[in-house]
Amino acid sequence: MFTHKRADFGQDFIFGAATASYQIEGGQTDGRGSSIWDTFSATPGNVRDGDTGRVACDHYNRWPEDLDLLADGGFDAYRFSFAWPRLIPEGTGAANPKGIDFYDRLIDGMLERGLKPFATLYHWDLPSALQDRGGWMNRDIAAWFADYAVLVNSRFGDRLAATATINEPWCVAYLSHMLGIHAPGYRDIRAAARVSHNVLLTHGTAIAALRAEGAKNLGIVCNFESAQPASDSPEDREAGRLWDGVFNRWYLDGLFKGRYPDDVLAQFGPHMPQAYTDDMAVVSAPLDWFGINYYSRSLWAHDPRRSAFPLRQVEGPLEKTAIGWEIYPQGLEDILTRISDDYTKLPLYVTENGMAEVEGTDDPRRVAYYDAHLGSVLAARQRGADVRGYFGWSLLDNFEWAEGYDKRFGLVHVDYQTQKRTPKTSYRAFQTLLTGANNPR
Ligand SMILES: OC[C@H]1NNC[C@@H](O)[C@@H]1O
Repeated sequence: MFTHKRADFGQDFIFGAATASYQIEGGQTDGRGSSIWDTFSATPGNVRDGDTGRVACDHYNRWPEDLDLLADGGFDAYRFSFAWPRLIPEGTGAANPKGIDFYDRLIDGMLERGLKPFATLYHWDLPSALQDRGGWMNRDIAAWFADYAVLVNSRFGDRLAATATINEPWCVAYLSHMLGIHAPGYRDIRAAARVSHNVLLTHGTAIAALRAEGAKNLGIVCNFESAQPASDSPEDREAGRLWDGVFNRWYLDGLFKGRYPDDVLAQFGPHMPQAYTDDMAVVSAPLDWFGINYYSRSLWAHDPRRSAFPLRQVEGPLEKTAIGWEIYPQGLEDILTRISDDYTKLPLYVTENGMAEVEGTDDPRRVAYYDAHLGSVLAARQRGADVRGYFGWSLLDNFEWAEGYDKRFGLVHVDYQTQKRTPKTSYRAFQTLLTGANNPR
């Protein structure tokens, strides 16, 4: 079990578990529109084993059981995401009554179980109809998303404990438009530059629209890596710093300083949208809280073969999880204190942290992984970071994007043939931490 006690975090600290719509819902029915992940995963070669989110964890039908798992585990909150195409099938225009009904019942189910609903408006399942109109490369997405955000707020806002606009803008932009690993699968520096700005413009535009509606407890969730040089050479040190700019500082500087870092702008060069600087006041709209997703560190070396972003990742020597990410808890303490010291004194939430295993392992290291990272949260709080909560990723084994169902992050095992849920050792560790008992269901 964990070495920490619930009291170590203070009585107001929130513990939760997190999921995302496309990764768990399935339920491609009842008026749900197509998303870019439906088309991306249907395209051979994009997802391991040809897996798709067509069924996933069947959460669309099994959500009461999943909420019971959260309540029985003693969690205070549930971080979930709305599926834009389930609520507005074409992305703009008419809402889907059955989609609204689903989230009405889901949110009421949380409240009935004493679970605080921590909502994310966008966790990557863009309506395909909007991709047809240019998707994130079209600056109009800011208005499309703001209208969607206002709809969500009008129907559910009074019951939400917190609302994040977007999950992991780096993944929406760079991973999906520069590296092509996620939907829509572009490998285009010009697309990446424009989406790297449009995703934050969209966030800020939605914040303004939600503020006009009187919405409260608004934030955004960004993912961070401890970006380090692969060697002490000046070139590698510069490579580590540049990746820190690409992954971390682009979003921190944009959101909290109203400007993008010069070293990354220099790499994007002429590909940035015209007059983007006019948008920076919107991009850096004041927030009520900030979400940090953290998993690992990465090592970088100079790569002179590349004309832009001249760097390449180097495999590190530390113990790794099943998805190949080094176990580096210090990085969580470092990023939390860096954000608190250099960027914002807003309330911070660790909105995702966890480790992957493969089928059949119930990886004994997972309890130690969580224990060490919870220790980093305590250390960051000791150093002055106002960390208010921690969400384990994920409640359930689920569709891990390009890795399909092969990589399992769940506190609860899912047998995808039977949809049977089985709490893992790490679930029991949280249950003991949060309830003081180990209550086998
Ligand atoms: O890779 C693990 C997780 N990382 N953050 C976003 C989630 O959707 C992923 O499953």
